[in-house]
Amino acid sequence: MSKLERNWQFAEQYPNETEPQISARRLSLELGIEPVSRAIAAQLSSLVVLSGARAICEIGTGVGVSGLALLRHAPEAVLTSIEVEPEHLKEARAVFASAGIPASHVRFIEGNAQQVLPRLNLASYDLALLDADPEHLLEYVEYALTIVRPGGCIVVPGAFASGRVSDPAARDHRTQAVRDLLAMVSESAAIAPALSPVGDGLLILTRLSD
Ligand SMILES: C[S@@+](CC[C@H](N)C(=O)[O-])C[C@H]1O[C@@H](n2cnc3c(N)ncnc32)[C@H](O)[C@@H]1O
Repeated sequence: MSKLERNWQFAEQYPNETEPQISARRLSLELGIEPVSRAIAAQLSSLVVLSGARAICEIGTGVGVSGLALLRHAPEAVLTSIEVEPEHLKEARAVFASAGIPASHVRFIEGNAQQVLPRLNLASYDLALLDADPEHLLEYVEYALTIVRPGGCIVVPGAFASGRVSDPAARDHRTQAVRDLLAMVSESAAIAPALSPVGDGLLILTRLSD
């Protein structure tokens, strides 16, 4: 194992998680739903506190691993979480209830993000997490830029597309979608992008003031 790989593994194993997070992560893996990694979960928890986010939107509830992380240190925040699979949402509701998160702090929306996102209020979220359906990532980022307020941010895990983004031989649709997004945001005067090697790559896009 190289030094870089050891550092990465150390960072992934470093954060402590709460009992509800540990149980949700276990359930997620049992059901074959890939949760955000431990280090990404910790980044999400910190980002919410750092940015003072109160209104948070998430695409891809899964069973709630990322949602628990987003609300971990933000008892005042309200999470709107969009999920297309009713079975995942059913599990997520139970996970949030057993974690003691008041129902008033989570709004679950069952549906395809492509249909749901355009119905959300403009410029009314402080942070949006995009963790679903990577083939439509560019479209989700474009919508997310409209629902996030200036100064707010969009967070995209999986920005290395399982390590393929940096491999010039990889030309599949998902990898290309991430490359297109990275190119688009690096050229945009309206976005401050930051790409971190945590997990499978974490892209943070801050919407700059108009
Ligand atoms: C990678 S998992 C999300 C994991 C979750 N964020 C976590 O960390 O626990 C992706 C989820 O997105 C959902 N999904 C896939 N396509 C979707 C779409 N078009 N709209 C909404 N949800 C979608 C899947 O059913 C799955 O539950």
